[in-house]
This record gives sequence, C-alpha cells and structure tokens, in this order.
Amino acid sequence: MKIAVLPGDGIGPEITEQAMRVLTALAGDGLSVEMETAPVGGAGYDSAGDPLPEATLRLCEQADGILFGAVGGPKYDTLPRAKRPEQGLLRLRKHFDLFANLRPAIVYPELAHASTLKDEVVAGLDLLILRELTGDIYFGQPRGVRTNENGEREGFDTMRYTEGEIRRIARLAFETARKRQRRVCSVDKANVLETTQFWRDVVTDAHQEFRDVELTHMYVDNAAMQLVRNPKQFDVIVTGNMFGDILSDEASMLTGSIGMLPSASLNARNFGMYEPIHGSAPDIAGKDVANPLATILSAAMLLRHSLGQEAAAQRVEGAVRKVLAQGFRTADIAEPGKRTVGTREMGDAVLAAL
Ligand SMILES: NC(=O)C1=CN([C@@H]2O[C@H](COP(=O)(O)OP(=O)(O)OC[C@H]3O[C@@H](n4cnc5c(N)ncnc54)[C@H](O)[C@@H]3O)[C@@H](O)[C@H]2O)C=CC1
Ligand SMILES: CC(C)CC(=O)C(=O)O
Ligand SMILES: [Mg+2]
Repeated sequence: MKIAVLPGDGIGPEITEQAMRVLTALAGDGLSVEMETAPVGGAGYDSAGDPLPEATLRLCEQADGILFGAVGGPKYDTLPRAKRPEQGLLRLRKHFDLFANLRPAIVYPELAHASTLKDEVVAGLDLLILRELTGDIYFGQPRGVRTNENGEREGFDTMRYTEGEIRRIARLAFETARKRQRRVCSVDKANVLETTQFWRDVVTDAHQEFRDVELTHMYVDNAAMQLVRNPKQFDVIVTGNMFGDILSDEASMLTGSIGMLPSASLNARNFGMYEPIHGSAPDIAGKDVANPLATILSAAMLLRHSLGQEAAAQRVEGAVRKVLAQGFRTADIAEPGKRTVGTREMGDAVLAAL
C-alpha cells in the first residue's frame, strides 16, 4: 500500500516524522506500507512556486491514502491568495472531493486533568464532529475585494451549499450515528443565514430515511456554549465547513489539547487524507516540543478508513493510550509529577508501546 506523506510547514515535518516511524514499525510486522514524501503549502511554494506542485498532486493520485502535516506560516502571509500555503490544502480537498471531515474528540482518562473543564463534565466524552469540507463560504464564488456603488472598497465572500452537498453529509451523519449512540445534532445559523436555513431543511428531509436516529438542530452560537457547558449531550455533530472548523478547535480543548485531535477527510469511495486538526504552529516549530499524537492518531484513522487495517489502527490507538497511562506528556498536556517529553521522545514512547 502506498501512502503519500505531505509534511508541509512549521511543525508539520516534526509531527509527520513520528507518524511515519509508527507506520514503518507496523510495516515490519507484515503490513506492506510504502511511503513517499512531497512538498505542499509553503514548502511547495518555496520549491516549485506553487502550494500544490503538480508532482505532489500526481503522487497523491497514485497513493492509497494521504498523510498530511500542516501548512502555513508568517513568512507566507503577504503572498497573493492563490500562492498562499493554505490553498494547497484547500485544493487537495476539492480535487479529491473530500467532503466528509471526521474529527473525533475523545477524552482519555489520563488527560482529564488537562481539559479546560472539570473531570466529571468531560470524563468518558466521545464526540464526533462531522464537518462538511468542500463547500460553504470557504469555496463559494464570487469573492474578493471590490469598490461598491458608494465608491468604498469592500471585501466579500459567498456562503453557498447545494442540496446534493448537504444531503450527502447528512446521510453520512445518520449512517455514522447508527454505529454510535444514534444521535445527530445539526448545527447551523438558520435564524440569520438563508444558506443554513436551507441546510436545516435538507437535513430534516434526509432524516426521513433514518427515523431510528434522533435528530436535533442547534444554532452555532448556542452549540459553542453547550460544548463547554455539557459536551456529553452530543454524539454526532454535523455542520458546515466554517462552523465545523471553529467548533472542532473548541472541542479539542475538552480533550486536553489541540495536539490530541486527529482527522480523516474522505470522499465517496473512502479515499482519504489524514491530518491533525491543528495548523503549523509557527510559535513552537523546530523546537521539538509539538505533540505528535494527533498526527499518529490520524495515521491510525488512515489504516482504518483507507487501508482497511482495523487491527493495525487499534494497535496504534492502544499504543497511544499506553504512553499516556505510562505518564508521557508533551508540553501542551504537561502534568506535575509526569514526564514531559519532546516530539521525538513521544514518538519513541509510542514505538516502544507498539
Ligand atoms: N490544516 C492546516 O494545515 C492548518 C493550517 N493552519 C495555518 O497554520 C498557521 C498557524 O495558525 P494558528 O492560528 O496559530 O493555529 P495552530 O493550530 O497552528 O496553532 C494554535 C496554537 O496551538 C498550538 N498547537 C498547535 N498544534 C500543536 C501541537 N501539535 N502541539 C502543541 N501545541 C500545538 C500552537 O503552538 C498555537 O499556540 C497559519 O498559517 C494557519 O493558516 C491553521 C489551521 C489548520
Ligand atoms: C485551510 C485551513 C487552514 C483550514 C483549517 O483551519 C482546518 O481545516 O482546520
Ligand atoms: Mg482549523
């Protein structure tokens, strides 16, 4: 099986290296995994003048799955939009039609202390945010800066969803909930935005075929509050691209750190790209302090969803649980009396646990 590894920028290379070591260790155990790296984001721009170089895209097309680090950084912030690192990621998502972004927020008992909430509020939390990933205001046209009828400059973006786009993510939410606690909460801003009233109507209609699953609707401002008030009320949250982006960063802190949340971005044939939900963290890049567990857990999701290797995925997840139980902590989840380790040492610990 071939995996395209796109480390990207900032902490991207440090964290993907640890996930690659884990996959290599599994390969030694009879799983045949071939990995090839290629530049993306700022690294793509630096090497080929394009955040998604042609050769990188070709490599991804020939692969069984993509492991992605993170892109972006202050060095690139003044580039024209099309050249900015984040466009490499957005173009990959669109190219492969990766509409379904699974972001599981699971609280490991050992990390309940690191959560921003009290133990009893988060203990046992197992929440899935299902974020639509190829539509919404992140992709809608037209967009730009123009001079309006009053002669004043204005910036504008377009929030847009087709019925088909909403229906397919809604169906996936219901199907996924059937394997969990059979509860879906659809998050929107239907009280203000036409697009998201339409979202609510289509989700409600799609629900007709899934009457065994409970469907509730919630406005996004309330959802942001409920997530920190009582997150265990949620099983599956389904929402659009922008709200899902924001709510999943918020949910990550329930688990202790943004460095703990993996993700899978899938298309209709289960081809996928796997990445931590965080960005390139320029503030800690190159210091060997970033938490690699979100990326290692993303590799586990790759094994599960794109390679069909459930047992291997569980081994990786089990190894992560074990290192947490053994007391290994990176700086973001540090705890008095426990051993604070760097990025690579955390990778060593996961390998030893495997
Ligand atoms: N998927 C991607 O490639 C994403 C890229 N970005 C880009 O990343 C750059 C930085 O964005 P920010 O808004 O600062 O978000 P960020 O997620 O990179 O960092 C936010 C905060 O979380 C910390 N953090 C992130 N990952 C961590 C880890 N594994 N271990 C420990 N601490 C971690 C950082 O040190 C920082 O304090 C920007 O250029 C942004 O556009 C942002 C989000 C997603
Ligand atoms: C294109 C991005 C930087 C989006 C993002 O923040 C994310 O996918 O979590
Ligand atoms: Mg984000």
